[in-house]
Amino acid sequence: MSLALVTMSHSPLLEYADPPAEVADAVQGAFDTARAFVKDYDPTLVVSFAPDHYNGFFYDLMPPFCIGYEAVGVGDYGTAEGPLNVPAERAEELAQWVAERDIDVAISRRMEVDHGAIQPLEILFGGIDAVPTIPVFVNGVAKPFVTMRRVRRLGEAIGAFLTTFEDERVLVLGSGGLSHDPPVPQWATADDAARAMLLSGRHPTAVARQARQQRVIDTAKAFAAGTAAIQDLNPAWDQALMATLASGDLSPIDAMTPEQMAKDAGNSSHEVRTWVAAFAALGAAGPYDVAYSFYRPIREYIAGFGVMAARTAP
Ligand SMILES: O=C(O)/C=C/c1cccc(O)c1O
Ligand SMILES: [Fe+2]
Repeated sequence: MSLALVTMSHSPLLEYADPPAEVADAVQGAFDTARAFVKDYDPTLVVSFAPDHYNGFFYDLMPPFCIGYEAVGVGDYGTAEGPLNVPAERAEELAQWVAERDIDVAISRRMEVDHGAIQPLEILFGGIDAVPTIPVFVNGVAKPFVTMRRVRRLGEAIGAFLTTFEDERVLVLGSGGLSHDPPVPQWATADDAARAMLLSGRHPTAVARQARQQRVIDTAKAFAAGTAAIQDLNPAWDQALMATLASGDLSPIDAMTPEQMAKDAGNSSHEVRTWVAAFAALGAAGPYDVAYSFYRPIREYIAGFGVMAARTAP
């Protein structure tokens, strides 16, 4: 049973920033290529590994991983609001399979997902309910972080489950990364108001959401102008990681530590956990070929911006 994969950076700033036309066009070209890859594969099921940015998961209960049996988009940054098309029985079977392989995952019967999960579905499929999708939350912003080996093992376990389907064409998605350090608050440095949001800031008022988003939009403008107090992108780190993922041997990733990742590639570099899980899932079906790889460091989007597409080798 073969699998296919698309991993892509997301950025809410795609809709709110104005990079040079050549850069915006290159990104749109990468999306076009990924869309054509997906159209050609024609998936019947998507398993989407995505982080959250304190829109669905908060410090009142923060799991490292969570499989959604149902899911609803919260509509941040103008992304689609409302239910995803989640095949609940398949999701339940997946959670059982993973639990039996010694990986502890939370489950949610009403997972709330943000731009991290929604943006790739909108870009690749034009909507959030076009193809049955099992959402898998992978914590990429909130300390403490599990080891990268654990993330790889989650991906391998999920991939092994997917290879048992004779009747599906499964696409695994990974959303997030690469190097980037957007102004998502950190518990250790947050003031009381920010801590209240990090603890249980579900369903903010429109005014509160707007203020939070405007801060990120303003930071992106300043970052592009060279005046933002956030960590710079790290193209060498990004491209080295993409080369490892493309190689088919993910073992070097086990040595990556959260501390070094944040130091080298910013506090949101932990979002690459979704890419690692997705590639590990793909690898469970055997050797794979990378069909497409795109990378640009784009300050206007606060993102080392990558897109990869791959498929089990024939
Ligand atoms: O505002 C947020 O919660 C996150 C913003 C952001 C900005 C740039 C790249 C990303 O991956 C983000 O999630
Ligand atoms: Fe993100």
